[in-house]
Amino acid sequence: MLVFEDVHKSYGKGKEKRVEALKGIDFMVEKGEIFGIVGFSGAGKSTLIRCVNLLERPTSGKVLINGTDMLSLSQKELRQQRKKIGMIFQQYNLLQSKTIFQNVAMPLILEGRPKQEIEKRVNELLSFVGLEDRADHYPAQLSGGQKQRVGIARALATDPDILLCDEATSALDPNTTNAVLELLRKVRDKLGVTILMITHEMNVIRDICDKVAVIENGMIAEQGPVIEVFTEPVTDIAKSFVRTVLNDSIPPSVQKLIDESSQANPHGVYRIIFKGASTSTPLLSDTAKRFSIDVNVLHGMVTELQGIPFGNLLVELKGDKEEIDRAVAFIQEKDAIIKEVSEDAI
Ligand SMILES: Nc1ncnc2c1ncn2[C@@H]1O[C@H](COP(=O)(O)OP(=O)(O)OP(=O)(O)O)[C@@H](O)[C@H]1O
Repeated sequence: MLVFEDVHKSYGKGKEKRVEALKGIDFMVEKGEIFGIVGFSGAGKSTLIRCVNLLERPTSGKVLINGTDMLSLSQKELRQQRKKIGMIFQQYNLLQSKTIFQNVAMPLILEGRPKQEIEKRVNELLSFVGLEDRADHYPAQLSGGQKQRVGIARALATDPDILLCDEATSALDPNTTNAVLELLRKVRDKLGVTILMITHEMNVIRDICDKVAVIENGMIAEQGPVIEVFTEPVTDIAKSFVRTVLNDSIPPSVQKLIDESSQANPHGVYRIIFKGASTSTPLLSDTAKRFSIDVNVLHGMVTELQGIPFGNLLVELKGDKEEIDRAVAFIQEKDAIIKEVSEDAI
């Protein structure tokens, strides 16, 4: 388990030079969880992830790993702890003059492990990441996705409890990103490794993370299970990140209808957000049958988040105001979110 308690980090000294990169960060990552931290450039993501293994030392606060306070460790103890924390990077950080085998073997060589043990372990790792046939190649002979696989194999060499991913897929195309995310999921599922990732890409959060924290200006603006933050983002920054992947903008044709219907009937157009069980029930047809209203689906999509069905629909409800109000209450009872559409409906 990884815990940050009120972590601050400042760079530079003196009023003018001092930059407060982290301003009191609190979060907890449970064992076996994939936790994502998303934020724009300069928000403090790199600083935060580097504070986990003390590549950056927090100015104050606590970093606890399985109950151990990282800031209280001696240099020797810290070296031991760091073996339990693997890290992968956006630019892979492979040694260009070494083969793939030698790159993956490096952490074990530095630990002075016996040659035979290293050979066995590296072959296992290369097979785990699907690169057993590339052992004798050099990094320059591999694609970006393959290089990141090597990075993952190397990070796993010392059998870590935690894997830190620093923008691990930001340099990759969408297909390669998916393959690398799939591999990271396998690292969690098969090896039980806890994963902390920082990214500026909300699709990465959607596709792989269990929980997310949105960081802005050195502070966590919002955090929670991915399904909750995606379905009910509270802060403007979380809303803007969610919008980058769940396009809930209203198409012009529907906007025209909203404008027209809001003059004639102020209770006309609604956004319904379904999640979990409410998607599997025929909620809209039930509503139309129970109440004397017409339900007209205008726009939307149904997808899956973390294996949980999720829908975001714009619907027009036509009928008496009282009947519409009752239908809205009925939909709310069914564990769906329904809001009248204004400019900002999510
Ligand atoms: N070594 C440093 N010395 C001084 N200021 C720094 C240092 N590293 C980061 N900063 C500052 O701290 C703030 C947070 O930077 P950080 O790199 O952690 O953000 P980030 O979210 O990772 O951004 P990016 O995605 O662009 O890397 C920024 O204002 C940055 O300029």
